[in-house]
Formats: sequence, C-alpha cells, structure tokens
Amino acid sequence: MGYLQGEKPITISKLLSMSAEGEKITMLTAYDSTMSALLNRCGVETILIGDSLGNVIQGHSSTTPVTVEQVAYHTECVARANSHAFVIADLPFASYGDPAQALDSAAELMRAGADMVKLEGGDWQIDIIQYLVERSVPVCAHLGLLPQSVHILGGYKVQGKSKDAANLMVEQALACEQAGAQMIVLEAIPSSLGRLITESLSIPTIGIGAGADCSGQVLVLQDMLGISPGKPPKFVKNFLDGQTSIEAAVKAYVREVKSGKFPGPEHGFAG
Ligand SMILES: Nc1nc(=O)c2c([nH]1)NC[C@@H]1CN(c3ccc(C(=O)N[C@@H](CCC(=O)O)C(=O)O)cc3)CN21
Ligand SMILES: CC(C)C(=O)C(=O)O
Ligand SMILES: [Mg+2]
Repeated sequence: MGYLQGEKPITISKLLSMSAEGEKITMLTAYDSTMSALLNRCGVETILIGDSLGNVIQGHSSTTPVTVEQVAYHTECVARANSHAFVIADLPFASYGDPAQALDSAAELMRAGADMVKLEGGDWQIDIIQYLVERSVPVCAHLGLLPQSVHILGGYKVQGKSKDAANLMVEQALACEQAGAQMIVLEAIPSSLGRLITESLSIPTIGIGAGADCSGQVLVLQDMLGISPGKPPKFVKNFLDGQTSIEAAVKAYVREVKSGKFPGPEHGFAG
C-alpha cells in the first residue's frame, strides 16, 4: 500500500482501466498539504477538494457560502504535497451558472492544481459539461443528493427512491456521460440504483451512500476519522475506531474499499 518511489501519477486512463477491471477506486477529501501527503502515503488514488470544506473547515451548516477562490486556495495547498493522486476540485455553488462563468471558475481551479472539476446536477448541466469538455476541462458529474440544492430541497434527503425517480437518474447519468463527463459521483441513493447506474455507464461511478457496487467510494476525511461534530450520515464509517493513527485509519479505508468490505449493507439505503 502507498506509492513506490518512481511510480507514475494516477491518470484518468488508469482510473478507467481500474473500473473496467473491477478494481475499486478510492477517493477521500482533503483540504491541506499535510493530509494530502498522508493520503499519498496510503495509496489513495483520487483526492477531492470538496465544497464540504464549507462544513468541515469553515463551520458553516451548508456548502453554499463557499467561493471559487476558497476552493482554489485549498486546491493549491493539496496540490503542493501531492505526488501521485488524481486531484478533483468542486465547482462551488453558483460558480457555473452559464458556460462562460463555468469556464472561468474551472480555469481557476485547474490553475490551482486540479486535474478535473466536479459539478452537481443532471441533464440541466449538459450544456455546461459539454462546453467545459470541448475546452479541455475534464469534468466529474454528481447526481443523487445534491448538497448545493439544500435550500431548494429543504434538507438532505435520499434521492431516487421511486421507480420513476430511479429511471430518470439513469437517464441523467447517461446524458452526463454522453456530454463528456469522465467520472460521476453518486450520493445518497438506493444501493440497487447505484449498481444499475454503474452497470449502465462506461465511466467510473464513485459512491457515497450509493452501495458497494459503484466503481469506487468517497467519504469526507473528517467523517471517516469520526471527528465531524453531530450525528454522521448513515453512509459514514469511523475508520479511526480500533486504529492508533490517522495513517492506519486511512490505510484501513483503502483496504476495506479495495476488498469490498466497505460499504456494508448497513451503510446503504434501500430502494
Ligand atoms: N462533513 C460532511 N460530510 C458530508 O458527507 C457532506 C458534508 N459535510 N457537506 C455537504 C454534504 C452534505 N451531506 C449530507 C448531509 C446529511 C445527510 C443525512 O443526514 N442523511 C440522512 C438521510 C436522510 C434520509 O433518510 O432521507 C442519513 O441518515 O444518512 C446526508 C448527506 C453530504 N456532504
Ligand atoms: C461528499 C463529496 C462527494 C463532496 O462533494 C464534497 O466533499 O464536497
Ligand atoms: Mg461537494
């Protein structure tokens, strides 16, 4: 576990071949260089500078106050210590309202060191995804529970539970792939839908509360260390439990994602 000296950095084609061969992809969030270096030592393939930094770094109750400048700052911090992982940065709330604004925002994150940007939404983002990809910005889509829409939804709720909602989400995922998205995060959906979307796509799916059959898994670092305040979402497991260091906890996460032990049925949602 961990990267060997001289080993090549993880690329999108490596992630694609991993998912084609059924090797699970590991992703964790990080916001600073110390944790970035630690995740590199543990062999985590992809690091997400999530807009969850609004919650776990800034102490807000949602991600909506986060700005592009702030995500860029944390991306620079992470990128400086990153030698091997594939780095994805979240486009924050209201930073991709039209194609031109999305390109400006994405460029700032790419200049800060991101290898790919992530945006929330389905078919209504198709024009944005296409515009970015045509201008050489790699895009990760994000479907299911969309935290940036919390003020519209009125809370964080599991998505895609009805048959109609599930079918619609499969269509939206296909539309994102068609538009050029090279990866997709699936958040808080029934495990059966996580599997169906993964089987329907050829790009890797990264689940958080989307069951064990996604191509990979992601958690917020502070959540998987059990240090986030309040009751954690159902999909969170405390990996520091039973370990004596953060590094051992992250290595346990990598091991359990790779072996398929995490997520267990208790971390998932029923249809
Ligand atoms: N620390 C942290 N972890 C996250 O996973 C996270 C953030 N912050 N901030 C942005 C969003 C918000 N997220 C959330 C927040 C709450 C639930 C939650 O309470 N879920 C309930 C399900 C509710 C239902 O049954 O409909 C749960 O029990 O898991 C889920 C995702 C995920 N993201
Ligand atoms: C929870 C992950 C997927 C995320 O978007 C974030 O950390 O902001
Ligand atoms: Mg996010």
